[in-house]
Amino acid sequence: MAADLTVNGVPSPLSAKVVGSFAYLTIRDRLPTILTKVIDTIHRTKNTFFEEYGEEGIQAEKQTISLLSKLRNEVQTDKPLLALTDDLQDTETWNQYMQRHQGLQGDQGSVSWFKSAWLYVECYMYRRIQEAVWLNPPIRDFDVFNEGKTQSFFESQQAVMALCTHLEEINKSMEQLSRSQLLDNFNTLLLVSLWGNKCDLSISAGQENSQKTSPLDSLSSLQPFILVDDSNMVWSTLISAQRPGQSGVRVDIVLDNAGFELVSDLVLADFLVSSGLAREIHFHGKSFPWFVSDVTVKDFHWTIQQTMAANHKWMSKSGFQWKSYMKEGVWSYHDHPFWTQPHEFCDMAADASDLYTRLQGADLVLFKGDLNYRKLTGDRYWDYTVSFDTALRGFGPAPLCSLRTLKANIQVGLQPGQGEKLTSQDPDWMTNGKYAVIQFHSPKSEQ
Ligand SMILES: O=P(O)(O)OC[C@H]1O[C@](O)(CO)[C@@H](O)[C@@H]1O
Ligand SMILES: [Mn+2]
Repeated sequence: MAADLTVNGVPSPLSAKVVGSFAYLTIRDRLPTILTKVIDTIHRTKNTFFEEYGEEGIQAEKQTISLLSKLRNEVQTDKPLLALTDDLQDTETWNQYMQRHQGLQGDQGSVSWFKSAWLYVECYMYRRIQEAVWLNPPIRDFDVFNEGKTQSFFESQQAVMALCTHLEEINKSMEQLSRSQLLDNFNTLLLVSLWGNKCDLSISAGQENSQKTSPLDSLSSLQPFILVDDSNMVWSTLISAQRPGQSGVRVDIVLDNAGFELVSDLVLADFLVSSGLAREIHFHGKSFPWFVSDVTVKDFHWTIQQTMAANHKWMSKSGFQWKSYMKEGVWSYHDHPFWTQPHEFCDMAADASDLYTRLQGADLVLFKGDLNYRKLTGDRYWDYTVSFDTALRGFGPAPLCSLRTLKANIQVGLQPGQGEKLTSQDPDWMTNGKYAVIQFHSPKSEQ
């Protein structure tokens, strides 16, 4: 992939200024579609707002829709990005970030939708949705994406049941498993969590996109679509981090989407604990509705609750187990404003040092999904063969692994010729969600 500009060896960020690029099509088509759906959702909830808040609820609905329609117009006409006007804890950070980008753009005009970094402006859109809702207190806590997320969970019921049944079978025979059987089970559940990332609602602009069949049946046929597979390094990291006399290590999972993907992450986390490989799991989620389907604290607890309430023996057993892991503190949920900011992760140590320090306490950090991959690599025009380590630009609080299906045109760490071959076979390979990577980095391997 050709970088249009490289400064000190670092290519420029992807941007919608490249007409016809995926970033361009996202800003031109997908973001306005997402905004239209949000407006429609708020409109359809009007009666509920009225029942709960009376006339004030109706006013809030009107005001929010008017702010969002204005936002859609700003996107479509490539207006300059505006400073945020609310009083949330991250408002100042966002406004400073805008100044920073303005500085980087120099005399090339204002920071705007089609001219600036795609990662930045796309994140900014979700923060503006949050602003629009927040500025209207009666409906402040309304999650404009909730409907889609719950629907996607219910549509994947068969797959969830199959997965929980599989988990029960493993847990039943856990004591008798040999090391290699343990490894096989680990690999299977890692793959389910990887492919669970196909089920996001942002790439489809909110169209349903759930897991309908058993996720376990398709794993071997999906194997050729894994472009980089570092799963053996993930396993050896887990094994070598074990300490005598201590049961297991700490694994952090930086979550992505609610629905089937979240269940696949919870099942992996359950296995890590019940096998004794991990003693503690820290989940990291978003503090407000983000990229259509990302997990918020409400989604997290709701999913556990729904799993418990299921009319299926092994599904509900799993739900109860997860609830007790949470209660005992074996599992914990954390959010941090940094996850809903536009920064590339190489900025984390400087811009969110508390979060960086927290991640340093993990023995392994799993980053789920495409957006996390974009942030890990800075969403830049790297050549395909640049190493993952190089693209991380010093980010490495702990050994880490990205589990990602490809939905944005950024990819590093490929073999020479691999990217070109894929382009000739399947021109949309970077964005059609058919391919995946398991990419590992350890800060130790750099010393
Ligand atoms: O849920 P995921 O895997 O992060 O995917 C979301 C992706 O979809 C997109 O919206 C596609 O443009 C990306 O911005 C984002 O990277
Ligand atoms: Mn997502």
